[in-house]
Amino acid sequence: MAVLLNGLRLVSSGNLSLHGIKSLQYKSTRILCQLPCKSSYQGRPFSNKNMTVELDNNTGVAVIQMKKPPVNSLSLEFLTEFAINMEKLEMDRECRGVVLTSSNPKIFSAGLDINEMYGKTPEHSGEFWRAVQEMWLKLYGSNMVTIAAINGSSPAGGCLMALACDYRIMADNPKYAIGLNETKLGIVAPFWFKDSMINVIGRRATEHSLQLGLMYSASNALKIGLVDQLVAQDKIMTHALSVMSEWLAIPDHARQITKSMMRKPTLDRLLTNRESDIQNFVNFISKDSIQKSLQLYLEMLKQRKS
Ligand SMILES: CCCCCCCCCC/C=C\CC(=O)SCCNC(=O)CCNC(=O)[C@H](O)C(C)(C)COP(=O)(O)OP(=O)(O)OC[C@H]1O[C@@H](n2cnc3c(N)ncnc32)[C@H](O)[C@@H]1OP(=O)(O)O
Repeated sequence: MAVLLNGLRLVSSGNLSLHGIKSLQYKSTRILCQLPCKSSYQGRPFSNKNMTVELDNNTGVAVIQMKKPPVNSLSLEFLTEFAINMEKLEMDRECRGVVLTSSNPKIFSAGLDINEMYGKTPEHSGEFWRAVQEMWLKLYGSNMVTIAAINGSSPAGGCLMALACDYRIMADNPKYAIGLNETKLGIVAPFWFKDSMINVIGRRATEHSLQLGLMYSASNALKIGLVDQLVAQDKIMTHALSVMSEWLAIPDHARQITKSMMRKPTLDRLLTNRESDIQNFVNFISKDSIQKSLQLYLEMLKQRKS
């Protein structure tokens, strides 16, 4: 529910924090800031080991720029930091939208850090998988508008992050690829990866894509609807911010309730099966045959370089 008070718009975000944390929070946003603001930019950067987060008080838009060398692989540490930052932004009354991007001009994210899945104890694997779940729950279940500015390649877990956003803009470069390529590594995308993709590109295209572990060039990703728009690399952030302002022109409460209506069943499915999903992951990843596949894949990645 939104009410006007002294030039401030108080927007109830209700209980749309969709993953178990029932938050009734009020976000105050100067109405003028739905339009381009003339006042000076007041960025507030915080937390910066694996990413920088900068919130523009004038627009209510935060930019999360992933910056974990060399390829933004999603390690346990990265995922934990990401979830904390999302939580902080979610609770910040001034933040209404997030643009997710990368400081690496060629790679959005290389997906899950394979080293976290290879040669680890079951306890570590379980902790890691819970962090992967948490990243997705925070992003897919966010009340904020989320836009992925995909300024480089984005396989597997990187593609999942983009799929969890509300809108995807990819740099128009034939060298960049995006997709859920898990089967190529001999592993299986879990049901909530699959659901995320179905919700974006539909069932038939997802089945084709997942079985073959397809990676799509930027133009093919646009054709199948895996991304919404292609934009020149140097325009991607400006464009993402301009799309964001269109989304933020919609009253928060109406957009958030609509988002919840669309996403809640998918979120609930993981929330209901969270522990068994972790157990499945640990059992699967501990198999000798899967460890062998991951070992070969890691070696292949290293050899590719030399
Ligand atoms: C019954 C059902 C039960 C359910 C069971 C669940 C099973 C698990 C499901 C797991 C789900 C998701 C999995 C993933 O996300 S796995 C990760 C998939 N990612 C990839 O395949 C990407 C691999 N990387 C690349 O293709 C390329 O590296 C790149 C990203 C395109 C970048 O290319 P580049 O030429 O710029 O850089 P490159 O020289 O290749 O790499 C630089 C160094 O980075 C290392 N590296 C790359 N990717 C990863 C990664 N994902 N994890 C860890 N390390 C990575 C690479 O080895 C190089 O290292 P070094 O410099 O040689 O030491």
